[in-house]
Amino acid sequence: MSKDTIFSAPIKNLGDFTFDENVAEVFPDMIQRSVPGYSNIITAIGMLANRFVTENSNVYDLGCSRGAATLSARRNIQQKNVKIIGIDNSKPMVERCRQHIQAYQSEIPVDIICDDIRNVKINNASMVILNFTLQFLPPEDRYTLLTKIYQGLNPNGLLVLSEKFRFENNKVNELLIDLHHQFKRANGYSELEVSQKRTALENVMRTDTISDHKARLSSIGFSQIELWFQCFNFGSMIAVK
Ligand SMILES: Nc1ncnc2c1ncn2[C@@H]1O[C@H](C[S@+](CC[C@H]([NH3+])C(=O)[O-])CC(=O)[O-])[C@@H](O)[C@H]1O
Ligand SMILES: O=C(O)C(=O)Cc1ccccc1
Repeated sequence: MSKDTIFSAPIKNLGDFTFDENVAEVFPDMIQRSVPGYSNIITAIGMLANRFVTENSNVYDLGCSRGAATLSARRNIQQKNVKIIGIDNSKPMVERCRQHIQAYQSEIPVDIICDDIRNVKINNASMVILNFTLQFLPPEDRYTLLTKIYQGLNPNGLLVLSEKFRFENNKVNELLIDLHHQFKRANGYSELEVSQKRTALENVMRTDTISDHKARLSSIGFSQIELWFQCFNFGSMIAVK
């Protein structure tokens, strides 16, 4: 697996973080070393897919990157006539995702689409996965996307929403960010890598609080809304239609 060294040397004009060729190449290593609980969440997505996916329905993985959540869901679905649709607007991610998925045998078809998740129709869904993707949408587009998801879900359909969070209380916010940085240092990132990536993410990742998320999901109409996992400023929620 290629190692993430993207921010290891000093960068003069640090631009905004994008999911380009370099990021796509090192992505599995980057996400594993950067997101506390990532593999646990991927495992749980499989467990939830096993329980919530119904026969003759669709599963959507929005912002699928290299397909980790799609594969976990697919391995665990036992229902007949299910289709998984993965969507990502990064071409380098989509290319690697298609290759990766091809390498595994399964009866369940997977369609990987290169497009913006704001353009794609959602219908007959028993499960929708937003695993660390909503945080990259402009904040003003989040309500519309979640409403579209709600409308495309079947009754009792499940949304899994994993995100980096912001916290209202400044002291708590700083503590959890600091613990996250300590986690990254423990995973081999240098102080420079941590700080350059933080700067690169500043404009592209505008985080919401857990209560922002809960209030928005509730106002859209989701009924059972719960945070099922949290580690520092990262976590994952479930919401049922
Ligand atoms: N508007 C958009 N339309 C489509 N894709 C988008 C958009 N904005 C961002 N993306 C895509 O969302 C993904 C976010 S990564 C998801 C990890 C994955 N879910 C995983 O379970 O491994 C999370 C992270 O890097 O922290 C990237 O592949 C972007 O190209
Ligand atoms: O690395 C970080 O600081 C993060 O917030 C997580 C992350 C992981 C992969 C791409 C972008 C952000």
